[in-house]
Amino acid sequence: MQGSNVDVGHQLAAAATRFGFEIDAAAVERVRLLLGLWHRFGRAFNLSGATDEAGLLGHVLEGLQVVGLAHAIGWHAGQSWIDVGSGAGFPGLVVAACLEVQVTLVEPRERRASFLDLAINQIGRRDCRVVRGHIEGSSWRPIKAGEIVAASSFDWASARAVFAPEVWVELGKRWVKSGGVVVAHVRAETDPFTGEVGRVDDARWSIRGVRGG
Ligand SMILES: C[S@@+](CC[C@H](N)C(=O)[O-])C[C@H]1O[C@@H](n2cnc3c(N)ncnc32)[C@H](O)[C@@H]1O
Repeated sequence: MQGSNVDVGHQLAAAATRFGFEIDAAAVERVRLLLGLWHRFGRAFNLSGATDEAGLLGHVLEGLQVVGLAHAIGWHAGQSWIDVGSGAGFPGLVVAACLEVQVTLVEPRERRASFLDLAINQIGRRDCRVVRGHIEGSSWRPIKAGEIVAASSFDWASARAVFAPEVWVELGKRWVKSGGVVVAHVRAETDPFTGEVGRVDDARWSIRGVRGG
């Protein structure tokens, strides 16, 4: 992983260009750090099937599509973003690496949540946070008492591979403020959602932005 860092930098830059934005050097450095962490700790933290370089890079590039969508629709520093069911950090950690938005990563499984804490610290994004619990409809069910996640309070909401996309789009609307954007990962041939305001396509995945009430 370390030996291919230069090449990874080029791949990230090329993908970002394809998805309509320019990735800055700090973001590239953060993603490189994350790749090292996923590679090193993937198995120990039971993160996901992909711990090989190509598999991880595929997840990262899908995360960059999400970042591209945020650029296309319009984001600004300090906005709030919830990533539900972050798992190993897709797309939440990639968003935290690339955008100066305050990301809340929601993950009920302790080992995965511990990894997310470690990763957020390592990339120097202490303004982001990891919460342990479940999102159910517009309810938040914490595992540790005292952690609060409020519905209708986020500018952006993402969830990859947690709910069926059409379920997530409706559920996500409950978590964004009026005018906030729900991000959905679907196949390219999927019809537009009602309220869709942007999309970023790649060969496999189409990332859609749907405006909440
Ligand atoms: C298939 S994994 C996907 C992880 C990551 N988003 C990705 O794409 O690699 C689903 C994750 O969502 C979490 N999860 C499942 N149901 C959830 C819920 N109701 N609220 C929050 N997280 C949930 C699981 O613990 C798991 O880590």
